[in-house]
Amino acid sequence: MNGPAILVENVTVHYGEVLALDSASLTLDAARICGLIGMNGSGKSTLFKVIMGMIKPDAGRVLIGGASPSKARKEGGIGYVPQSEDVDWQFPLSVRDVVMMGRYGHQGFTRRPSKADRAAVEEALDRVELGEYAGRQIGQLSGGQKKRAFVARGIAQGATMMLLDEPFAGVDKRSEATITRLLRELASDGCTILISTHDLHALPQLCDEAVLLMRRVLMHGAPEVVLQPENLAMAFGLDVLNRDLPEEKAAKHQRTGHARAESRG
Ligand SMILES: Nc1ncnc2c1ncn2[C@@H]1O[C@H](COP(=O)(O)OP(=O)(O)OP(=O)(O)O)[C@@H](O)[C@H]1O
Repeated sequence: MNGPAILVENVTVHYGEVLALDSASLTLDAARICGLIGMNGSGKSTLFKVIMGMIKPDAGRVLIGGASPSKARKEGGIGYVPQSEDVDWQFPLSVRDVVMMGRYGHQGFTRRPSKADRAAVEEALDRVELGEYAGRQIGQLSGGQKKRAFVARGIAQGATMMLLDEPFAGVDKRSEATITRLLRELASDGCTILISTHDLHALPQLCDEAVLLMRRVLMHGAPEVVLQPENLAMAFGLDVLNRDLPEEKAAKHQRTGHARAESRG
C-alpha cells in the first residue's frame, strides 16, 4: 500500500443545487478506527460514497492506499455497512446469501461458490454470532442482527477497510457490544475503519480518532479533544454531550442546529 489508507483532498460534491461536500479533506492511516460526527445532512454518507467511488467528486481527489477508489472497491478492499434505510429488506435473500455477496469478487463470472467461499462465509457468520440465523430471510432479523450480517459480509470479503454508516442506530446492546468487539479485532488485524455515528457517548471507547464534519472537515483528532463541548457546539450548535438531555429534547435541539446551519450555508 502506498500512502495513507484514505486520502480525501479538497473534495467538493454537489447534488444539483445542493452542496454536500465543500472542499473536504481527510487523511486516515491504516488500522485506525475513526468516528465521523456531524449533524443530519452534514455530508457523512456522501463522504462514504466518494471514498467507495460510487460518486465522483466535482473537484478534489480521493486515493485509497494510493489507488483510485474504484480500483480499491473492485479488488474487494472496501467493506460497507449501509444505513438501514438504504437497504431493501424485502429482497428474497437469506443472511447467508448476503454474506456470500462478500465473496463475489473471489468468484469467477459464473458466481459459483467454491469450498473456500463457503468456509469463509460460515466463519464470518460465526464471528458475528449469526450462525443459527444463516437461513433466515435478511428482513426477518432485528436491527442489530442486520448490521452484524453486513459486518460479516465485509469479513467474508477480506476487506482491508470498513465503512459503517450509523452501525449503532436502532441496535440492541448485545449487537452493539459484538460489533464494537469485532471492529477492535478487525483494526488490530490491520483493517482501517470509518464509522459515522450519532452515539457520542460510545465514541471515545470505540474510536482512536474522531472527525467533525460539516460539509468540510471542521476538526480531526483524538476523540476526547474533538468531543469538547465547544467543538460540538461549532458542529451541532448545542451541548450534545449533556448526559441528562432526554433523547427527544436532543433531537429537537439537533433540528434547531440543523436549521441554524442551513441558514448559515
Ligand atoms: N441523492 C441526493 N440528491 C439530492 N440531495 C442529496 C442526495 N443525497 C444527499 N443529498 C443532500 O446532500 C446533503 C448531504 O447528505 P448526506 O446524506 O451525505 O448527509 P449525512 O450527514 O449522511 O446525513 P444523515 O446523518 O441524515 O444521514 C444533504 O443536504 C442531503 O439532503
